[in-house]
Amino acid sequence: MDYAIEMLNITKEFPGIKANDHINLQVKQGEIHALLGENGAGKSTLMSILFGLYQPDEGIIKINGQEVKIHNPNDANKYAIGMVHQHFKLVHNFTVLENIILGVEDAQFGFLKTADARKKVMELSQKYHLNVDPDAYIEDITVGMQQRVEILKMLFRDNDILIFDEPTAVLTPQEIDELMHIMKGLIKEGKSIIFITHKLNEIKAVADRCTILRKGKYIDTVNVSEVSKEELSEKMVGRKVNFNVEKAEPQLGDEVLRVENLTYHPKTAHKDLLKNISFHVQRGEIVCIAGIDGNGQSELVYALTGMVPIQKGHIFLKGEDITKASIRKRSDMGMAHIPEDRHKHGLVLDYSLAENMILRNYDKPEFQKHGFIRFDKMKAYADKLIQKFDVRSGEGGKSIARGMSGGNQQKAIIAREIDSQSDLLIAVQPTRGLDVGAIEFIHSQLVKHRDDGKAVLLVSLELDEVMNISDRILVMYEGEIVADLNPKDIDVKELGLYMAGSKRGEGYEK
Ligand SMILES: Nc1ncnc2c1ncn2[C@@H]1O[C@H](COP(=O)(O)OP(=O)(O)OP(=O)(O)O)[C@@H](O)[C@H]1O
Repeated sequence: MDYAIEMLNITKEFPGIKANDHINLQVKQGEIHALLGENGAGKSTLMSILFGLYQPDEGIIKINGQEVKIHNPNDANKYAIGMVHQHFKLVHNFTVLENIILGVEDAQFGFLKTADARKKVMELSQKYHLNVDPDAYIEDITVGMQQRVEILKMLFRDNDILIFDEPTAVLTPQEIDELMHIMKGLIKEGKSIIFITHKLNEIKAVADRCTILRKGKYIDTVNVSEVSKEELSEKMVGRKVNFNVEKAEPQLGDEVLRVENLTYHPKTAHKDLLKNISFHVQRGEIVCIAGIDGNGQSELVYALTGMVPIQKGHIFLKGEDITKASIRKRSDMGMAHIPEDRHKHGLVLDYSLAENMILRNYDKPEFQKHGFIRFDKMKAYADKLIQKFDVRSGEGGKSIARGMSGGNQQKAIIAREIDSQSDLLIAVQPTRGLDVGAIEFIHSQLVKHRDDGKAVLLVSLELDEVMNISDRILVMYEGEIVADLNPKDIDVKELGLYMAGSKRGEGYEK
């Protein structure tokens, strides 16, 4: 039979690593084909080759049985291949419509024909139930909506082969359900989808077949309905993965973080984004902030870590008032932070991995003498963390952060922050974009941090993670904490009710 896409024997080498080593991928027309593999297994590289961003060293690509050469994304577009990238490619101060027609306006519509483009966009939006507002600015719409704009961009260009590179990593559970629905609608119309995800539930929910890669090599292609999640993860990681987090009862110690009546109202907002928030975290516990995205979790973390000034209230770290302290002071006093946006706040992308590993403490005598970095110490420290946290990249500490796979960038930040042995670790979505093996490891590290007598404040949108790993759950709704719960007393359904604002807990700190 003819496949919509065939990538045969694809090989691509980067300095120090064979990212793709004779890989085969065959996608049938009208199927959702999942691409599964550990962080750094070579999935994004393979897709970048299909999309014309990289040229393979070896191997061929066939479309509907015909061999083709794809030199750049314009070529890919010519062959009706579109891609939604892991990190979206949108112009933030342009409208939705402007973003969709960017790059095709001259060829097809020209300046005066925007009305035609608008009509086509609205028709597509309706047909696939995308519900976008063409005149909204990208900076004003949610991440989920931005992704729909990316999907519309592909549909607008009449693409038939749609690549989704980890599309759910940045979405809320509800948005994920909606995306799955949209994807099923797309294949009904005859499109073919390549779907990269680390979430096995999603593969089971929508994919027809799945190709598995490990360390740059092709492992297998399976019919999804014939394999279990456990079998999939074993093929991917090469060993059995334990999905349950094992942890003993918490041994509570002194209070590390105390927040009193915190209120935050940025100049640009019409209302308080944080309203009178009070809570505390003690040594020996993992406290999780749960909530639907956009209910003030990000703002709370910005306030705690010193990234925004607050109007009212106090923050105490180990008893000392740090409300007005600088970020550096907070860090030096024992606050670690795994940020939500790894590119913006977690890494300097053009620095090497080793330089990124010492961002917290390059100014300390351990790594600096008379104002000069002690490169030997930096290298030794980075090597230690790379090994301990299994951070994979072509050239070890010398690799530039920008060239590393998304999951390995995340592991690098986690390594740096956990290894700082800070009294308070604020971890925002720490396992976003990680494979199941890495998630298992990171969860065990967070529990170890707690068992070492540190305090952990975890912010997560993943309900399984919240239920599995936390000792206490604070639910945020519209900028307030509406409940303080013990995960043993509730189930996911009840937690969902608190998160949706239809229930309030008694006895939480006011
Ligand atoms: N431009 C580049 N320069 C150097 N090395 C690169 C480049 N792009 C990818 N690599 C390396 O190739 C390997 C495969 O990376 P790739 O991004 O394809 O993995 P992935 O399977 O998509 O991982 P993840 O799940 O973490 O996104 C990694 O070790 C990465 O460091």
